[in-house]
Amino acid sequence: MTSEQDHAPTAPEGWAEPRPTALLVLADGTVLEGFGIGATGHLAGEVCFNTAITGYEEILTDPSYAGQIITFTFPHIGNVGTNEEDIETVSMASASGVRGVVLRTAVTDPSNYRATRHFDDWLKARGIPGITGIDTRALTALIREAGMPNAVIAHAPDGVFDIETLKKEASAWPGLVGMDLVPGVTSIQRFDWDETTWDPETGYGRQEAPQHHVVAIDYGVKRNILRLLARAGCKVTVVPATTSAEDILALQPDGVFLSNGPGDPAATGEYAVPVIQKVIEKGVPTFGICLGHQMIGLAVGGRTVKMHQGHHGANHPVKDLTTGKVEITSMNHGFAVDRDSLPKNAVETHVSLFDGSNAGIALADKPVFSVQYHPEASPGPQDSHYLFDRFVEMIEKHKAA
Ligand SMILES: NC(=O)CC[C@H](N)C(=O)O
Repeated sequence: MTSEQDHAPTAPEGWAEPRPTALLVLADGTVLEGFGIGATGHLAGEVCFNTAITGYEEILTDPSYAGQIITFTFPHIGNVGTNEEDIETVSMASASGVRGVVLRTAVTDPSNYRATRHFDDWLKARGIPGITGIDTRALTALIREAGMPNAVIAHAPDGVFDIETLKKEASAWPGLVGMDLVPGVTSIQRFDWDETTWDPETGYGRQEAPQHHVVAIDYGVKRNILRLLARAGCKVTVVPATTSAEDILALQPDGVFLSNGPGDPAATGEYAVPVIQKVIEKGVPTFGICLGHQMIGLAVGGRTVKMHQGHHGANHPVKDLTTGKVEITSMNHGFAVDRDSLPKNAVETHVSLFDGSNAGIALADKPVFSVQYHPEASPGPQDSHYLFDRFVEMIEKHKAA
């Protein structure tokens, strides 16, 4: 581990005061100055804010964030370092989806028994540039007012920037609408998820031989989803996003799972929807999370829309309309299913209590359901783990019939 000194914002030689070594340049020309951490160079993306106060390592390795620069509203990020376990990416292809990280305070040396690496080194290794010293409250207020801006994040240790070029790049970046980012994060080949180690404390791992075979279509799947499917008693085969319906059905799945993932669902839907329609048509029990939820919405003929500020955090209340219960959920999405576009057989099952947007649907005539939020959490509360059991119950019912 390197010393605090190596990671502190320092003035380049010959300068009396610390000068900016990183910039966040918004598409409207606004330039925010700060101190660089992580990888050097610059990347363009959409800036969103995440309100979670824990779990930065899981957030930054969630492939759904491809194409996005994350500003954390919680000021102290990185102070417990990083480890090899809290990583949500499954395939190497998705190792660095996120485009940048924006923070309030400087990153301190890690203070945690699990830490194996300084956050700054970890960001460098993953190719993620970062900026500290930003007034993230002001930036969040701006996003709340104006929506999620496109931007370029730039880190140059010598403090030399070509600001006009960065401004041009920020305004020229086309934005997430219409972008299919799944090819950059999906696994390149089929594999079986093997979760054999049972941890009685967390309940993760597989205790008994799996009872059901689930094929998970990987649009950028998070590791904890696969772990929870395994815990619920499923053998999981993960398949690339472009796998055909014929190849999926040839695996004789008891259930099909549609994963989370980055980018505009409508763009990914162009090739994913026909596959999903065939799976639904066959009557295979199907469960979707986040992008997977949006895919089901599109597959039944609904529409997805871009949100103003999106939902990114770990304290979002959702009401399960089937039970009347409220659960506190983890969320990460910038698009949403337009409930008014859904056909009659798609019944709304969950709704966000923050803004009333759709948070879940189930089909009345097929064993299919999905949620917009993240029942696997990672990070976040575990209120919604029951949905994995609901999926398995659906599979069992279907098998029995
Ligand atoms: N976490 C996800 O699956 C995100 C889905 C989609 N990319 C969105 O932003 O809405």
